[in-house]
Amino acid sequence: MSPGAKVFVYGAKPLSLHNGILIVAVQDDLSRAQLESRVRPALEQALTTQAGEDIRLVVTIDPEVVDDAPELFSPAITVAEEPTDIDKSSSRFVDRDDEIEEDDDSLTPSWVSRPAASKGGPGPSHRANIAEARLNSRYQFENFVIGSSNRFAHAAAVAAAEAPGKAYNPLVIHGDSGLGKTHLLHAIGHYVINLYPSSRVRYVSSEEFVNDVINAIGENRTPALRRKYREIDVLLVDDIQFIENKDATQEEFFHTFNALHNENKQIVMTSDRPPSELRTLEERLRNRFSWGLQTEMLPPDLETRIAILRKKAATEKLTAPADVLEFIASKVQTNIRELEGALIRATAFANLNGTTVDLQLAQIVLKDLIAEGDDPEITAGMIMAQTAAYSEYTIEELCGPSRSRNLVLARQIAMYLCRELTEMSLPQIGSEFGGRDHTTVMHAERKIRKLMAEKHAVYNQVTELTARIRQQARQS
Ligand SMILES: Nc1ncnc2c1ncn2[C@@H]1O[C@H](COP(=O)(O)OP(=O)(O)OP(=O)(O)O)[C@@H](O)[C@H]1O
Repeated sequence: MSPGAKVFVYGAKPLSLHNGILIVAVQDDLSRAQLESRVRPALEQALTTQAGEDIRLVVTIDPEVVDDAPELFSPAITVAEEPTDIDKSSSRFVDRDDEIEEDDDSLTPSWVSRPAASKGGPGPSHRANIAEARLNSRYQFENFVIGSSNRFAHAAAVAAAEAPGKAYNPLVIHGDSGLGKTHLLHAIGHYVINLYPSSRVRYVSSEEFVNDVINAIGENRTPALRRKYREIDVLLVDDIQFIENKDATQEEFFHTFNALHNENKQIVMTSDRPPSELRTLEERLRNRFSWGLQTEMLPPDLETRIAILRKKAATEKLTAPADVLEFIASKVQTNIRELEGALIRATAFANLNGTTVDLQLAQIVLKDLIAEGDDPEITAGMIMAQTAAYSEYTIEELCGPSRSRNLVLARQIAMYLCRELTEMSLPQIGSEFGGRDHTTVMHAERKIRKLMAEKHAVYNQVTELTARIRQQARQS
């Protein structure tokens, strides 16, 4: 390496080495350009030789990096671990044995661990922090399967969590629906709280942010709103594309962004598109989003899909042989949520029938669930219309306030199907069903998933409805 090149190495600070990606911060654009063009090949080769595995260098800018010491290769490099009213008894949705309450205590999502409710494990302040941050405990780095489609996004997420406000700020993770963006966002939050227990982390969906802004403006509470979003260390914003066309929200978000960024607080956002394609987003926001790093998540390859199913089966204690996992992975190619849904249906069916899943059973069960590639899009409207026709409730009732037990079951099945068959987010589904909270949709999803494995009637209703919805979609 030339002496000139060494100057740039000395100005660099390693942030993390994870999965073959070494993330290094430099002070400015010039240093980054030099490091990337002049030093990268030699450095990558030297590191690869030393580490015995392929090491790729990623350079990020951090104006705070102290340009005084040859810190590269110092022990500061951290290696992350792999990381009731009218009851229509004529309804098909009769579920006498099961108490279904839409807003009972179980509505509080299980992942919002309340300090008093948890036993063992991390201390109360840690749990309180996770609840405060609104993090889903199922979404951690440990249960995120890494493949070529998400390797870089995962490494960037780990780096942002290890050095909040320093590695990439903001970090934007974009990609199609169901590819794991939300999972990574929550995983960042968990990891930050583990590493820095006193840090204030907050996960928010863009819809929630929009509602918060609208309510705050309507109720003259903007100062309180500002405090809420600015007194945090790591802000995780999901599905940022929803603030497109929302002027007041963009204005508020712009100021929140600036306030946090100025104080080196970490901002991580997800989007279904790269920010440059968020056409109606104000230029000044698009510009800021490009300050840090944008990383794309792609559909996983077959091997990764099989590994995801294996992990899912293990964590959810679902038993399915390898050929079934391979069959499902070969059929469901683009959306990981659909992939998981197929496994849940096959194992639920086997469970109900007191048998184990085999390939033949999986093929039969999944015939109607799996789209034929060129299937037309399924909408919430179709799901509601079919559910209404099948259940003998009206769409107004499905979206209305009544909580009669069978109506609640019908509503929950419709919500479950929206989650499984459409790309709508939890808040979007909640809003379609009469402006319900996203936690209600989350609860419905969990509830139906459980009931399908326990009750023939529910399994059959969901299966029959799915077939009808798919048929309507094909005809329209
Ligand atoms: N690499 C992965 N390893 C394990 N599970 C994964 C992986 N990627 C996605 N999943 C799982 O797939 C499901 C869908 O992922 P997630 O909700 O994060 O997608 P998304 O990209 O945020 O979608 P949307 O844009 O619709 O919100 C989740 O249950 C998540 O845990």
